[in-house]
Amino acid sequence: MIRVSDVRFRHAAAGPEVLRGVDFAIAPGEVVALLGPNGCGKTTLMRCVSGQWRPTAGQVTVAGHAVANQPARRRALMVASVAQDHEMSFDYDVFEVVLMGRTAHVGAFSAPGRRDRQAAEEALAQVGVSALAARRFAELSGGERQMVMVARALAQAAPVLLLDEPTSHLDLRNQLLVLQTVRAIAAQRGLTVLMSLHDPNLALAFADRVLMLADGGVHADGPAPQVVTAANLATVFGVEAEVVELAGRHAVVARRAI
Ligand SMILES: Nc1ncnc2c1ncn2[C@@H]1O[C@H](COP(=O)(O)OP(=O)(O)OP(=O)(O)O)[C@@H](O)[C@H]1O
Repeated sequence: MIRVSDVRFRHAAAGPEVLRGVDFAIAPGEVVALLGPNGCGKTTLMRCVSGQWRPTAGQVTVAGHAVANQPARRRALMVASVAQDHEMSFDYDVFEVVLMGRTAHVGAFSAPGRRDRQAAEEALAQVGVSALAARRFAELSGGERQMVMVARALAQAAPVLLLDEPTSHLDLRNQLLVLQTVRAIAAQRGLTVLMSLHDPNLALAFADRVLMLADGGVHADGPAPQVVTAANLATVFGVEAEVVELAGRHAVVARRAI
């Protein structure tokens, strides 16, 4: 489980405080969406949760251990992240990229074994991109890369999965495919999932809970339909919208920017 305790963050000592006392916990098996306007600090928060950035104050723990204090290998066994952009400095094929997700499981002087290759194959199959395995990663489309990076994070088999805008390059079917796969695997393996999203409808459809960030803090935190409301969309996003209920599901109909 993730525990974020009164986290504060500034990018530069003299700069503005981007996160100003963010506090929440996520239980195993829970899928939480992080919603908030551009520049509100979603990526910054994800990087603090992954341990990549150390909060200016407060702390993040995973299963009781502070992530920022862990060596990279141990952190990779605790948290798997999919970042927003997927540049690779070398020319790897897709299978190699997914196999890299297993690095923390492989001994310092060993090569990936049969179990690692099997985990990589399974992850590619789960995300539905086995057919890409032999392609050069650099030649893939943005959406294909995103699917491969989700497979790599699943192959990593960490108890916490962080996804920063996992649907941003994806077509409609692949948006649904990635999020339904993440949900199913979270339930199956009891993963703790935090994902930033831009589309409140995807949050309503796939998240158990929504954290809405505004002004460096948590503006609202609760079950998706209680957080994705017309009032919060107006206050936090400056959008006039209606939230309708159709066949037991909620959907946002955005009318205009206020
Ligand atoms: N490396 C950096 N150095 C200085 N400021 C930064 C850096 N990265 C982000 N910021 C600033 O921190 C604030 C939060 O940025 P962040 O990327 O966390 O927002 P976000 O909510 O993920 O935005 P978006 O939805 O546009 O991706 C912004 O004002 C941004 O300009």
